[in-house]
Amino acid sequence: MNAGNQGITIKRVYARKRSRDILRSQLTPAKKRGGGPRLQQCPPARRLGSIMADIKDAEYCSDSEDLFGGYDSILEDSSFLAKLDDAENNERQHDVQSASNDWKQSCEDILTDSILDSLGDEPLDLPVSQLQFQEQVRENVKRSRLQEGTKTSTPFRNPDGTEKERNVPDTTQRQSNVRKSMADRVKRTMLRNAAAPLNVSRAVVLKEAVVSKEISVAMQAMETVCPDTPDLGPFFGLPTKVKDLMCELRGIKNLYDWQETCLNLDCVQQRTNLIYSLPTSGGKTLVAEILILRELLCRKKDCLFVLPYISLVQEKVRGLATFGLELDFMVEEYAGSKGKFPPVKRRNKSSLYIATIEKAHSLINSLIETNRIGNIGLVVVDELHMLGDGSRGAIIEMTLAKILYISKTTQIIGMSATLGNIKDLQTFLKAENYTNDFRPVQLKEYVKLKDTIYEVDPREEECFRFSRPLNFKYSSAMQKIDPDHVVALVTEVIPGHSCLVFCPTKKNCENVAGMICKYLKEGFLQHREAEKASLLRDLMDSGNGCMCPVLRRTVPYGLAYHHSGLTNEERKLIEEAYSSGVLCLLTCTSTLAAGINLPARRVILRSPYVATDFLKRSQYKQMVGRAGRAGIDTVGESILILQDKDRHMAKTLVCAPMENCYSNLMHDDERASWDSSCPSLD
Ligand SMILES: Nc1ncnc2c1ncn2[C@@H]1O[C@H](COP(=O)(O)OP(=O)(O)OP(=O)(O)O)[C@@H](O)[C@H]1O
Repeated sequence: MNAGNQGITIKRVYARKRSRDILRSQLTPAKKRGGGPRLQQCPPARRLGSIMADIKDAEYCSDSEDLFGGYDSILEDSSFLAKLDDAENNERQHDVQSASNDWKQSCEDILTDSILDSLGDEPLDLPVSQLQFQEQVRENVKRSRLQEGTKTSTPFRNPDGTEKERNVPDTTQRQSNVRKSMADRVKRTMLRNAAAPLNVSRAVVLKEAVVSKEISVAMQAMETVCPDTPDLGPFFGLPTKVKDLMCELRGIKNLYDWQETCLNLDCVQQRTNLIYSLPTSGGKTLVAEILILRELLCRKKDCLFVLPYISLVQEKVRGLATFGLELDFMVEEYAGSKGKFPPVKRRNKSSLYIATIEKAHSLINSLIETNRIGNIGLVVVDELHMLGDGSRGAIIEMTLAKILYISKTTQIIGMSATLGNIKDLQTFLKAENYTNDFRPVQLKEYVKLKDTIYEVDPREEECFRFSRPLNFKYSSAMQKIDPDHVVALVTEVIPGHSCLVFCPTKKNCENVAGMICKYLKEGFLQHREAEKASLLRDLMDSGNGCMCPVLRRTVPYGLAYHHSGLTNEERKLIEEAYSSGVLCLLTCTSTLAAGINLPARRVILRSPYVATDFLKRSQYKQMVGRAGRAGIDTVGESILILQDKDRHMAKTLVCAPMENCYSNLMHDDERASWDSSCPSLD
């Protein structure tokens, strides 16, 4: 790393998000627009949390930064890490100096926390998903009471369990009483808590008793664990309810053989560190989730799950929220503006923090500062190969190094589909390794050169084996507009199957989507017409009556683009529509390559570039890995569109071994690895 003195700069991200009218651009949240605050303007004593919030802004990134390479140029700045340290030191000094001035505020803070603490797991601190669920439960209770004629009062439970009546304001009145005082909050919380038990049936109580019994058996088993008894309980040391939930919510009835083997490894049983590596879609996440649940439920420890992007964190929070509700642990989101430092102390529940790389670092810092790092029993890092990824990699490395150094009881698990030098990483993390080639759905890789499709075959001298000529009839005008035959390639699969087209830039995503629908037949308009109309209405609503003209044109044909210029709401609507088959094609940037579970029978790489940089092997693997997802597709194929000039480099891209990842912290030499010559953290 260069130890330059230059100020921290933010490489501005894709200044023109996309053409929208003025009203719309005013409505777009500031963080989604180009002109965010510059980090160099921060006062020196600014809190670390707010610095990390700025880093979060940089998570909305330009194409070249979407997934790979210099994702965040704040972090590319070589003096950034030193500045973080300075900021932390300054913050400590600032805290001391301002302690007396801030006593009043502090008292209020302490009061707030103490009130919340005394309430146990205060519902207002619950993640949104759980709040929504509770809101729904309360609504049901209220509705059933209204039906029973109790329209002006709400029954409460006395300590002896009998009900008493208490007048509460009606809904409209309550809405008009804006939530202002702490007293109101406490009252509301008590109202909710009082109402909640009414909804619990005897069957649910019994079920919960069975779960807690199973957990306590599993906990006992954990304590007496020995390598000869690898299976600790009904479901890898977890209650059968977890198995039922996996089946109910995910459709997973049995684990793959490799998953069982991995969960039964000695190092897993003995909670030492582990790196495991399998191809994309191999089912890695499920293993991590089982280990997380074991830590939360059986060891009653908190867990941290680190994922590279906000969208992935949100997807994971959604996916695990029901597990949290059913199994009684907290799922806490640390991404974008979400997340509290240090996290709220939970009296009776363990917490699963799901965090982006930057938020995970701040979280660990705050836990170290408050002497609570020992509460973290397990840290899981998805996409571990990102350790070698410039300054974001440096942040993962710092986070893990701190945990390794300070909390010997915290287990670290890293997973990746694209790790080259696993041995070096093992040295760094003092970890065991498990590797397997399993992929539940076969993936066939092709390249397209001129009008011929070749299959990728590393055994061939040229790496490519002739497969078939591409079938298309283009007019000369169309040939000019679509010289790479993207329309011909996508119409081989859509609308019956789904297709992802990775494009080098955001602008290109929008152009390609527009270009494809220009040449689609009218018949495409009729496919799931009503649902597409409803999607258009939802998109319009999400933009307060305004809508991106490109989406307006492409959605009726079942097409949309997907890049970081979309608002959260738009992204969610488009992802859902694509998952359910209402949309059959997404043109996207590399953001979509990192693990989001969207179906694609065919993945097309519009070119072997991200912006102007030639793809790395790991990038290529992540992109093509979106094709043929387990449980969604039965086969998958990828087609890389090549120009003659790129043919030679493409051979390395598709056939070479995976790149190594190197430390970004240890030496000035950029290619420093974690070999045995590295200083030990012991
Ligand atoms: N044992 C299983 N049986 C059936 N489906 C499974 C099983 N394990 C995982 N899956 C499903 O396979 C799909 C891919 O799994 P998962 O996301 O865990 O893979 P991954 O290896 O983490 O992929 P990536 O590296 O692309 O993120 C998911 O839909 C998941 O629900």
